Amino acid sequence: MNSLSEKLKAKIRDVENFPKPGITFKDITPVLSDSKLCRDITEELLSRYKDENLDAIVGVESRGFLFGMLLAYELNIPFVPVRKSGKLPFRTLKHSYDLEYGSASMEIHVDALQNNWNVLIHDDLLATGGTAAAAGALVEQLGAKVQSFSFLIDLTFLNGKDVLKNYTTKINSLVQY
Ligand SMILES: O=P(O)(O)OC[C@H]1O[C@H](OP(=O)(O)OP(=O)(O)O)[C@H](O)[C@@H]1O
Ligand SMILES: Nc1ncnc2[nH]cnc12
Repeated sequence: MNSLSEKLKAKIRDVENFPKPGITFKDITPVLSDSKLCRDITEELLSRYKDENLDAIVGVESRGFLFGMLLAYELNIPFVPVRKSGKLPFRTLKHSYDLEYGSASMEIHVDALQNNWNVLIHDDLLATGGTAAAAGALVEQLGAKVQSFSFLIDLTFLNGKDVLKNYTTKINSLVQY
């Protein structure tokens, strides 16, 4: 039987030159179409984090919402979205950052986290780390603590983990390239 990492790698599709020339996009939509694999991923995340006394899962728009929400549901704790600027309707904090292919700003609702909460930040993919670091900055600005980062995919050649070490050393991914 293949390991979860091997099963995931078998489903993740490389799309060349998307969204810009020179970028090899890791497309997880074939993973999402495999319901058994989605269950296996959720169970793996649950076994990793069930004893970590997390208070909330922060999921990063948009692909971080998918397994972030499933994990929050399984742990029976709040799910908090970090979204691209202009999407969240209530009062927000904002943080700007650079992407592998552009730049962006992320926001969080000002009342989304309580002081001193231990938070896990989840996204589908770690590239340069700018997006996850922006989420980390927003979590800390609300007085909460980034206990862990969790990704499905780490593009290790972009060294995103180095950027995140300012927040926590607990940085996990299910597959690495
Ligand atoms: O580590 P970084 O270099 O910051 O890049 C990683 C981010 O880029 C992708 O999101 P994207 O901005 O493409 O948005 P989407 O999930 O809404 O498609 C990915 O889902 C991460 O959020
Ligand atoms: N190569 C990539 N594939 C998918 N999402 C990404 N986000 C940043 N870089 C990416």
